[in-house]
Amino acid sequence: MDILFSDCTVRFGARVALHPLSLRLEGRRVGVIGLNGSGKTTFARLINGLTLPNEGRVTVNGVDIAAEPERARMEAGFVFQNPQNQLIMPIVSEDILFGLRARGAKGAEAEARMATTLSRFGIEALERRRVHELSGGEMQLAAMASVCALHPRILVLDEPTNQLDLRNRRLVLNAIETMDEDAVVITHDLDFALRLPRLLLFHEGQLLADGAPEDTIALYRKIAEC
Ligand SMILES: Nc1ncnc2c1ncn2[C@@H]1O[C@H](COP(=O)(O)OP(=O)(O)OP(=O)(O)O)[C@@H](O)[C@H]1O
Repeated sequence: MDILFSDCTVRFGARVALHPLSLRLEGRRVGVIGLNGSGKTTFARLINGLTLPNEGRVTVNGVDIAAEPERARMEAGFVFQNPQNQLIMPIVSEDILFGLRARGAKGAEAEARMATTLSRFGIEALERRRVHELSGGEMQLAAMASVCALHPRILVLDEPTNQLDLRNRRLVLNAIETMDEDAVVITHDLDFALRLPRLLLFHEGQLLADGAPEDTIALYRKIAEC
């Protein structure tokens, strides 16, 4: 990935959610931690233009998110914190095909891409299942598959193991660790964060640490105890 934030500020009314940020993200995996409300989701949403900066510029693999939002979304797919907000069709296969058709894939090609993606995530059995009947882990995997079927080069995941039990957590983390796409992962799961090569810490809308996970987590623990 090559994601460049140049002097980006995000405000919601008078509230500054992200103070001026200049940062380059490269490599395969980057993690993001911080207290609730520290700006993690705001930061992540900038990566595929779900949120636009009030000032500054974001480019994703060279694509400016404000100037070319459609292309930016093809570079980076976003998996929401709550997969129920993401899976909009009633059946898993319909949701995946809906996204594929919106991107111009037709008939057998769309079906083949769906089958490959379901198999990649080991969830072929979910193809005809009703979304609202899925378990939390199944829903998370279906949401990831739905985004990955569109072949983004980067996946942005917002707390993908939130509310999952140990077994589903392992399934989802295994999928994240083995997938070909680059990933930016927001997480409160410090055991997982420790396994990432680079970890960012946000606090009150500011990037406070950016480096080895051991160092970032040590600072996070200090902040959390204050
Ligand atoms: N659409 C919005 N309108 C107004 N304020 C917002 C909006 N989105 C976020 N905020 C505010 O911006 C700040 C950062 O929120 P953000 O969702 O980025 O935090 P977060 O670190 O992802 O939190 P959490 O861990 O709870 O998901 C918070 O104070 C939040 O209330």
